[in-house]
Amino acid sequence: MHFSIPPVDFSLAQALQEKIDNKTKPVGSLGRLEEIAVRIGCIQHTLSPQLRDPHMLIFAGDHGAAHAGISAYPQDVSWQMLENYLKGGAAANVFSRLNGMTMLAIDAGVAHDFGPREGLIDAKIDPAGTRNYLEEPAMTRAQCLAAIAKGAEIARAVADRGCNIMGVGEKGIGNTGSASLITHLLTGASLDDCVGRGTGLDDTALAHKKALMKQAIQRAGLPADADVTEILSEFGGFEIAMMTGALLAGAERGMVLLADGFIATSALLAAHRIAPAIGDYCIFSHCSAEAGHRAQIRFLGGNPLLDIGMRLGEGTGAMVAFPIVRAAVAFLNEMASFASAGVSKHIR
Ligand SMILES: O=C(O)c1ccc[n+]([C@@H]2O[C@H](COP(=O)([O-])O)[C@@H](O)[C@H]2O)c1
Ligand SMILES: Cc1cc2nc[nH]c2cc1C
Repeated sequence: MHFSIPPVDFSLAQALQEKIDNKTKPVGSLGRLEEIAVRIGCIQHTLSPQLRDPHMLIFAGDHGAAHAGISAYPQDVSWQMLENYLKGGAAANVFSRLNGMTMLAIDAGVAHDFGPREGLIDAKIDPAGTRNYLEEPAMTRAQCLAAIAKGAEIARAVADRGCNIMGVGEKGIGNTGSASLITHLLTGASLDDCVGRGTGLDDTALAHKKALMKQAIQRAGLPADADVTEILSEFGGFEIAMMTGALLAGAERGMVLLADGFIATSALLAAHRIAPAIGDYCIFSHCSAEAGHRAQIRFLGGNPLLDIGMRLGEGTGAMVAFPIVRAAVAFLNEMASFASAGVSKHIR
């Protein structure tokens, strides 16, 4: 596993800000749109960046631990929701259609036989989903590496089509548990702060989930310096490992990356541990209502665009924030300057 991700060269930032300050508007008045425009200009190393063929990659996987009562919903919802995607009826379908993003649905290891299906990418690492990390590692190291490689392969294929802005999202009953364990180990935040209500656990069920997560950490007994593949193998979902590979390959290809919710950001944490420069390529779309997302974003030094109580997953936060990103690039390219419009620049 090797990814070569150079830090973004921010040497154009000043020239981009000068271009922005010459637009027909008071200095600074487009707020964070200006910051996004500068970042994207630097990622693409141009004063006139373009967003081409935006993609959302939605990875789905099942979790052996789901049967232990860590989710408000039964595991079957994972495959049933994939069927819903294939019919175009999920929130992710609606928002990706609305905003002109291509959505790919990828089966990373859902415990269901879909057969060959148009519109579904079969990338199953294990047809039964992961093992129960309360009792044994969720996957083997070989499976973890295969999942990372598969996610990277899919993102590279998307880049080859000309896409230069991509988000990853997910679907998998129980996957907030995995994301909590990964977040705890990669950020050092307390387990208590990383475990949340997911799909909507009540107080009693949340207390039970926290006890189980503690048990999982004790069972694995990872050393303090455990590497990221060990952590993902112990606790990961296949969809989390695949998102990790997709994000790494996306940054390697110089894509703008849209970070989504709690589970997708756990994959970003893993990618960041492998290649810290990936953070330069990211735009943090939203802060999920899931406990622990804020700590993840703080650890990564992000500043989410939206904080509107969403906690659905499926890439929906990134999809809802995408028009803001598009607006940033559009104003940079299309707004008149003071000189071209003949508007007085200086305050009297
Ligand atoms: O993206 C988020 O921040 C988010 C927060 C809570 C839940 N989810 C979604 O809900 C599922 C996981 O929740 P749970 O309770 O089953 O662990 C999974 O399919 C995620 O897409 C997603
Ligand atoms: C219905 C449903 C849809 C979802 N989408 C992502 N996670 C989900 C969880 C549930 C329960």
